[in-house]
Amino acid sequence: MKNIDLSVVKNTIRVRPNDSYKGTYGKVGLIGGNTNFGGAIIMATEAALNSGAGLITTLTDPVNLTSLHDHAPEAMFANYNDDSELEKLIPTFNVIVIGPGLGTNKNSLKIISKVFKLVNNKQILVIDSSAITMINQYDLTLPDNQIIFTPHQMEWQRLSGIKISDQNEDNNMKVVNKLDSIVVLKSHHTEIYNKEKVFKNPGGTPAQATGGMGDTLAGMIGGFVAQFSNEYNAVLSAVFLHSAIADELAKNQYVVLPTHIIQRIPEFMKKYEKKG
Ligand SMILES: NC(=O)C1=CN([C@@H]2O[C@H](COP(=O)(O)OP(=O)(O)OC[C@H]3O[C@@H](n4cnc5c(N)ncnc54)[C@H](OP(=O)(O)O)[C@@H]3O)[C@@H](O)[C@H]2O)[C@@H](O)CC1
Ligand SMILES: Nc1ncnc2c1ncn2[C@@H]1O[C@H](COP(=O)(O)OP(=O)(O)O)[C@@H](O)[C@H]1O
Ligand SMILES: [Mg+2]
Repeated sequence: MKNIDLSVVKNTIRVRPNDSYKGTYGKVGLIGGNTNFGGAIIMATEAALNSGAGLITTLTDPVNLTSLHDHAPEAMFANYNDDSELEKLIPTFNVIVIGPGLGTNKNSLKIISKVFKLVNNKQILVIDSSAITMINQYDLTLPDNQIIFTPHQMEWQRLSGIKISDQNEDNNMKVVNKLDSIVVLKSHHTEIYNKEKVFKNPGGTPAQATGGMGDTLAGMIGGFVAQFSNEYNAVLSAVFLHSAIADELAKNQYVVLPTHIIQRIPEFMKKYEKKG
């Protein structure tokens, strides 16, 4: 398995054309954050914003509104319990990130089922955390979209049926082929699969082992695929930068929090943008 090549990252993050505006950089909807896990969708939102997505709407429980706007006034808000809001907004997004902090109860099921009904096949779906768990738990039918799954090892066990101890390249690839999707299998050295290939992330540090780290990655992936045209390379670049920032911070910090990473995304994107 090859490591992510830095040249892919440098060729993916392009210099922004002068003649552009917010619409050029994608409309992203992020769905999650129940009454217990508001932080997850707020971190995902901030990560997508700092990755450069042009317009962001966060669909979450209303209890999170004040905190969301305190952290990310750039993001718009919608109540994910309001069906008419979902019907109006879901078709307007280029990219939908669903799962961070969504939970797995009956209300979470109602929301994910509604979203899966409303999406159209031009939209890219990033499916993370609780949303992955619910696909297995409630035997949900996946919509016919370009899907990027971002499971940790237990979520991958739930989705793929492969026990953590049996998760190797051959076994994983068989399921990726059936899913016909991109799978970001998160671990110390995260692996990124599609039907044709798999790359390993060379970076990453145990200083990153804090709740919310994956929620942040899901938001970054949403922001990157909204802007950069080759989805697989955009995912590789987001995964690479997420841990490159952590590795840099870990030189001087015992722990690296998701919010620390989020603040450094624009600076690192500038460092790796395509020159010339
Ligand atoms: N601030 C917030 O709002 C936050 C909100 N969050 C939200 O919480 C929701 C639930 O997500 P979740 O990941 O915490 O729970 P779940 O899916 O049950 O997985 C945990 C189980 O799997 C096992 N396990 C085995 N291997 C593992 C591995 N490599 N990585 C991880 N786990 C591994 C593990 O074993 P254990 O550690 O107990 O031995 C345990 O039994 C989701 O919506 C998420 O977005 C969180 O992001 C935190 C911050
Ligand atoms: N020891 C480690 N080395 C490198 N990366 C790690 C380590 N522990 C956790 N991470 C990273 O942190 C993230 C954890 O994701 P996840 O379990 O979904 O977190 P959460 O759901 O709490 O946001 C992944 O990106 C993973 O690669
Ligand atoms: Mg997670």
